Amino acid sequence: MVTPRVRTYIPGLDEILYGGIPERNVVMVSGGPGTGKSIMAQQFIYNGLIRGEPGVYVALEEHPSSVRRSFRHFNWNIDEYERKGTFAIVDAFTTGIGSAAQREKYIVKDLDNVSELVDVVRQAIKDIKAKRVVIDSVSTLYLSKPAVARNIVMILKRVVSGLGCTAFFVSQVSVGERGFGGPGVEHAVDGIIRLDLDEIEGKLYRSIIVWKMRDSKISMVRHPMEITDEGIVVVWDKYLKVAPNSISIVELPKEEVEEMRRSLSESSESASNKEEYEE
Ligand SMILES: Nc1ncnc2c1ncn2[C@@H]1O[C@H](COP(=O)(O)OP(=O)(O)OP(=O)(O)O)[C@@H](O)[C@H]1O
Repeated sequence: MVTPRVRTYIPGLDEILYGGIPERNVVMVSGGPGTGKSIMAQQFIYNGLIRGEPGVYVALEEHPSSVRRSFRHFNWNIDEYERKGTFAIVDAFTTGIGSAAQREKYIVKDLDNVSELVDVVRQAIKDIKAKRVVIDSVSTLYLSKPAVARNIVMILKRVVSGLGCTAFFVSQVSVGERGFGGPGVEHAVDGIIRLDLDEIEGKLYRSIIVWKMRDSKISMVRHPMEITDEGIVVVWDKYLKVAPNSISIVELPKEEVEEMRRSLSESSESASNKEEYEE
């Protein structure tokens, strides 16, 4: 059976996923500071909006106004979609203090109360009829309580995926950390995309690797990645060879490039199957 896919339309990313993200998958976008996680998540949402797929962005790390500014930085004009009601930001940052209380429609008042967060997110998804969801960052919810991390991720996954959405859960890790956000969490999500910055001889190199993606073939190499004025671009037909003191960018074998290209053109885009299996 062909798995219905949600295309990210992030240049190069659908290729290394052999056609896109399987519908309803919850994908952890993990990486250190400044690796491009939020940009990737915003690009995923915006690329859906302009193609008629409504989206919800849950802001836990930044003020909703900063989130809007970050979208605008790339000329991703979310204002019209907010006005039309196909895009919403869930404010899980201000706790309703200050001007946000008047301006924001979806506010989480008690950030230690996961059920309140889940209720607000569920409401936003239903109102907006969202197909894409971003939680930025999910790790904020359990930084000081790792024992409940898996549980929190499972609860959010059940709601988001159960309501028919495909999601990016942003996970912050420290510089040099090998993992993606903790053992329980890494197994709970359907996919893991890891973004990296490596310093080699005084120069920083961006790269991306897909660690896992349920129901999908994945590229098994680390690809170079760029952040441009138009957002993220994955160099899908090349890979990065990183040794302790050197780095080189190598062409992928022709057959692999061809297979990725073919898989993308043959992949079936997600049908607008909004059957709910949450409640
Ligand atoms: N137009 C641009 N061209 C090139 N690079 C850019 C551009 N705009 C932003 N960047 C780079 O993107 C990086 C920030 O990306 P982003 O905010 O997505 O990181 P992040 O992984 O979410 O980081 P953190 O976890 O620290 O919030 C910055 O280091 C910045 O230099």
